[in-house]
Parts: sequence; structure tokens; C-alpha cells
Amino acid sequence: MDFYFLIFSTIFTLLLSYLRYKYQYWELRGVPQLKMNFLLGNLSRLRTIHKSELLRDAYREFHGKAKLVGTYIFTKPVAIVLDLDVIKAILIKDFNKFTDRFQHRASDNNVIAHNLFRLHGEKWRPLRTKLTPTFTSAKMKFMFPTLITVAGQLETAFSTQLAKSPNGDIELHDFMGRFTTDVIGHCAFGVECNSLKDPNVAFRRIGHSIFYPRYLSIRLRTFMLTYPVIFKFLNFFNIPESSTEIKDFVLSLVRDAVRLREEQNLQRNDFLNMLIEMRNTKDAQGAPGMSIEEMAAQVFIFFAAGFETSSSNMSYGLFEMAKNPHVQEKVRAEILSVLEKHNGELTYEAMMEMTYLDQVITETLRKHPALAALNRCAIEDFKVPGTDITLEKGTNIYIPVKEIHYDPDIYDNPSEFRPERFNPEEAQKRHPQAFLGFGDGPRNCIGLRFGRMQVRVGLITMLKSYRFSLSEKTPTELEISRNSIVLVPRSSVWLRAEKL
Ligand code: HEM
Repeated sequence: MDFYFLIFSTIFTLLLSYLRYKYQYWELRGVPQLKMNFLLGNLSRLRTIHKSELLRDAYREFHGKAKLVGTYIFTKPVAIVLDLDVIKAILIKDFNKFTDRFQHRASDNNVIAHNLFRLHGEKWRPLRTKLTPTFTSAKMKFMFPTLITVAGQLETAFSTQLAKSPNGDIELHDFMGRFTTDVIGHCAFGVECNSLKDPNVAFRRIGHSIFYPRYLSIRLRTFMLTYPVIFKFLNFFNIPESSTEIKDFVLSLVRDAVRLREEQNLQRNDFLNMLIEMRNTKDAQGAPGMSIEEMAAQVFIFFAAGFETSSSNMSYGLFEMAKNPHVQEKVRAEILSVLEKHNGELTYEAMMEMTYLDQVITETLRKHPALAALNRCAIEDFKVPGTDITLEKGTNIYIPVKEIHYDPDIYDNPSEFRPERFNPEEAQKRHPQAFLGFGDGPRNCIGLRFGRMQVRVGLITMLKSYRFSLSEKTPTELEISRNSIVLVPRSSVWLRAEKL
């Protein structure tokens, strides 16, 4: 008995000493650190509060007092950067030391993880260079007519649904998600998803399950991203990072589409076509430039990153405009006057003339950014400018986007929805990294133009024909989903719509 007690207490003491040592990492480097749970670091709070709220505590306590603050995910040190000049260095000036978003997690059986968002430096860079031409203004213009077609389907589906609602109350987030699902399906893979006609189609079901996953808790996903090595060696009892259904769906979508296009020699100006071209460019050994699995990973990320970010942006935008009718009237007046100038037709050029609409979209992203924080990982030691602190190779970094967007020193009265903050004169007065809705630097959002274009078209379609107001079902504030890394509404977004 005494023997076992001795063993147990020795192990326990050793474990506590180890944890105590690990949790001194930042203090020993002269970096202030957040208070946390002895065993889980700050992770114990992730399910009760979202990561964005964790970052808020760090920002509120240390902003103005320190350039960065330390915290831990389990025992892994994470630096939260608070200073905009240091952020600029990490994202842009010294980007070569921060090319990675996360630590490597080279798990071979996870096809989906080999996507542009997740790939590390040496694999990421050539792929990014190859994919960038997919998103030029010329390509956007080319895809525009497809968006208009889907916008027509949105209008039809919306008016049918509204006719069934006696008081005009309508759930918008689902509509917006179906619109962007169909747009991405068309423009990226040449597939008619038809989720606006039938909300239960596979595309929509799969899309929904990416952002509202049931198979893995946010803690486990955070653990997977933080400890890639453990997962690599243990393969974590074969727990897949994304559901097999998603993986199988994307793989068979790509396989079938590639076969069809090759058999029928079909050429389309879409994203899949670019990937097929890359696949057909053989390397020195004659191997295809890209495997079907690698193609599937890119298809997955374009679908995943492309639809919920934009649909949330539209839902939040309409919600804010319902709360701020003067903004809604101003943007509608702009839309109608530009359309009148273009004989009632929504052309690409007409859309680009709607500058206030653009400010509304940016202000919505300021208040409701898709990512609460940008992630980077140091691939070399980095001396933080203006300090004696060195961020060691391998350190995970969080850039607290949402906190910066709500900093009253940068945006006065930050809870107020005021798109005029983003007119060119006002925007120019701020630090260039004061708005990070699409990230920044070489690893910013590759789909920025496409995302903005589909949000503009969706909002124009809604606002030119309907007036939105709050209904009894609309909450004062929209809660965010605590189980999703992306900031998406936790539940439905109900508004009252009135046909104009
Ligand atoms: C309103 C819509 C969108 C928002 C708010 C948004 C936001 C973001 C943000 C914040 C990042 C991280 C940037 C960084 O770390 O610096 C990102 C990355 C990315 N986004 Fe978007 N996004 C949107 C639409 C899209 C669309 C439509 C696509 C594709 C069709 C897309 C594809 C990607 C990809 C592939 C990355 C990773 C880029 C890389 O690592 O090279 N996004 N996005």
C-alpha cells in the first residue's frame, strides 16, 4: 500500500512540477501571460466561451501595456500579438518567417488536410502561385453572368417562401447559405447544386456539416491542430479530422467531374479546369502535377472557405441593416440609382459603381469577421521589433482580429454599425492592419474578390426588392456558434421582409 502510494505521489508530483515548468514559458521570457487552468491551459474554457472571447480577455487586459501576451493551449505556448506594427511585420514584412498557418500535421490518410489553407510553406507557395490566376478581375467578370443566374433563382425561392409566411417573417441564414452553395458549385466546379430549389440536396447537407460539425468537439479539433506530432505518431486511434462522408463526397465529386471532362473533352473557365490543367502538367519524372486527392483537397477548401463566410457576411449585413434602417435606405437608394443608370440591368460595371454597398460589406465584416483570429506559426526564431523578446521557431501565433475591430482607440463607438468608417478618406487615416477581415499579406484570403462579388450580388438582389426589419423572433444580438472555428451565427437569423 505504502509502496503504491509512494509511486502514485511521485508521479503526481513529477507531473505537477512538469506542468508548473511548462506554464512558466512566457514568464521566463518576460512576456505577460493570461491566468489559466493548471491542467488544460486556457482550453478548458473553449466550449463555454468561444476562442474570440478568450482573445478578448487578453486584449482588454494587456492592450497598450504589452506588444504581445502569452497563453497556452494545453501546455503549448501561444503568442497573442496586440501591436499593429508587430502584426504588420508578421503578416507582411517578415512573412518569410511565418509562411505557415499551423504546425505541420502530415497525416497521410487525411486527404482533406492537404489544402491551400492548411499546407505549409514549401508546399503552399507553388500551389498559391498556380491558383492565384483563378481569381483575377477578368475571371470574376467572366463568372459574373453565372452569379446573376443564381441570383434569379434566389429571388424566385425567396418570394415563394415569403408567400407562405403570413407576417413576412423569414429565416435568412439558410437562404443565404443555399445561394452561396449554388454559386460556388456553379463557378468552382460547374455543378448545378440546386439547393435553392431543394434545401435537402447533398451539397447543402455536406456544407452545413462542415460548419456545424457533430463528430468532433472544438477542444479535440484544437488539440489536433496544436499537437500535430502526437496525431502523426498515434494517428489518434484513427479519428478522422473531418467526417468520412465529407471526404468521400468531395473525392467522388472530383473523380466524376474529371472523368466526364476528359471523356467529353470539356473545357470550362472554372476552378476545376485550372486544377485539371495543373494535373496534366507532368513533372520531370512524368508524374501528374497533381493527384486526384490533392485536387479534392483544394475543391474542399474552396467550397468550405467560399460559402459559409460569404453567407454569414450577408446574413449579418441584413441583420445590421434591419437594426439600422437609415443605412438600409441609403444603400437601397444607391442600388436603385445605379441600376437606373444601367437601364435596370445589374452588370459587373454597375455592381462596381456601388461604393456605399462596399462600405456596408466591410463594416459588417468589421463587426462580424469570419475568423476571430488569424493564425501563423514561426518557422524560424523571430526577434519582436522594439523588444528583447524572441519568438522561437515553432511558436503558434494568434492575431486577434475581432478585438482589433472592436478597439475603441481605432474605431470610436465600435458597437455602432457605421459603414461611413470605410469611405476612402476615413479608412486612410487608420493603420493599414486595423481591418483584417480577409487577413493580410501573401497568405491573405485568395477568394477575396470572389467572396465580395457574391456578397454584393446577393445583397443587391435582396435589397432592391425587399425591405427588412426586425421581427419578434429576431434576437437583439446574434450569438455565435461555440462549436465552430469560423464565426457563424449559432442559430437562425429571423427578419421580417416586405416586398417593395
Ligand atoms: C466574405 C467572404 C470571405 C471571407 C470573410 C474570408 C476570410 C478569409 C480569411 C480571414 C482568411 C485567412 C487569411 C489570413 O490568414 O491572412 C481566408 C483565407 C482563405 N480563403 Fe477566404 N474568405 C472569404 C471568401 C472566400 C472564398 C469565396 C474563397 C474561395 C472560393 C476563399 C478561400 C480562401 C482560402 C483558400 C484561404 C487560404 C489562403 C492561403 O492560405 O493561401 N475565401 N479567408
